[in-house]
Amino acid sequence: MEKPMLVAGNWKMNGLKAALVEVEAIARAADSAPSRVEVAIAPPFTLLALARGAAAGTRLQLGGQDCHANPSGAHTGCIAAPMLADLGCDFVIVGHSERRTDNGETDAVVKLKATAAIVAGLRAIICVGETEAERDAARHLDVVAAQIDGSLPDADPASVVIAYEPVWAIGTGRTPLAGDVDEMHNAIRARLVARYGEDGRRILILYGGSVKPSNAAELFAVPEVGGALVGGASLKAADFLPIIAAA
Ligand SMILES: O=C[C@H](O)COP(=O)(O)O
Repeated sequence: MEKPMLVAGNWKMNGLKAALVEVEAIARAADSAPSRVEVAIAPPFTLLALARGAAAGTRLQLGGQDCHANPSGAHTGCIAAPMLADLGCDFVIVGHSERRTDNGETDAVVKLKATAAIVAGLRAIICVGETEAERDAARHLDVVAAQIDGSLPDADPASVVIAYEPVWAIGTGRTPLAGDVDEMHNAIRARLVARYGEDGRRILILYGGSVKPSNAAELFAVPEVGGALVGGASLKAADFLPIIAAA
């Protein structure tokens, strides 16, 4: 595969200081990857500064798993996009289905967060994806189209990345067929081009949901798949490195 790719790990609420050895190993792999392959991880906020140090001088990109829509203020427990930028982060994930479910985040909120991220100089990885019931009802394309339309910022599309994560595939070991991923990524591409014109063709569309060393190559071979957002298999370099290599 000779296309630009982004392989990003989302550590979710996992990782203590002992996990910094994994960051160091992933950073070495990032440096060994071809220049068209970007490698990134989003550790928990508690590890970000330490991870920044562990990855200093390498090509490993670091990011947050969420940010607030405001740049500062009285929001106990929240992290603002300028704080992530100040720490040397490159990106932030917004609109993950776990936040949409656990924290009631709507497309409108996700759009505000993505805008805040880009204004702060970060890339925004915007997550979308249908539930199993929505796919069973053949509503998946409409659901994701509505999420895309509602979540995309009006800001510079060069800083936008989309992650298509079917909710039913997250942490379950189940993945869509390559043909289903192809259908969805083509539909997302059409939506991006409708919104941003030719700039929409350059936006990376990641696949996420039970990506593993054993299925990464098949998923990456889908033409409009521009990388992966990896959860469980990004926690250990032994699992994550073969996924990077498959890109
Ligand atoms: O953000 C990552 C996704 O939710 C995928 O998680 P998973 O690879 O553990 O299924």
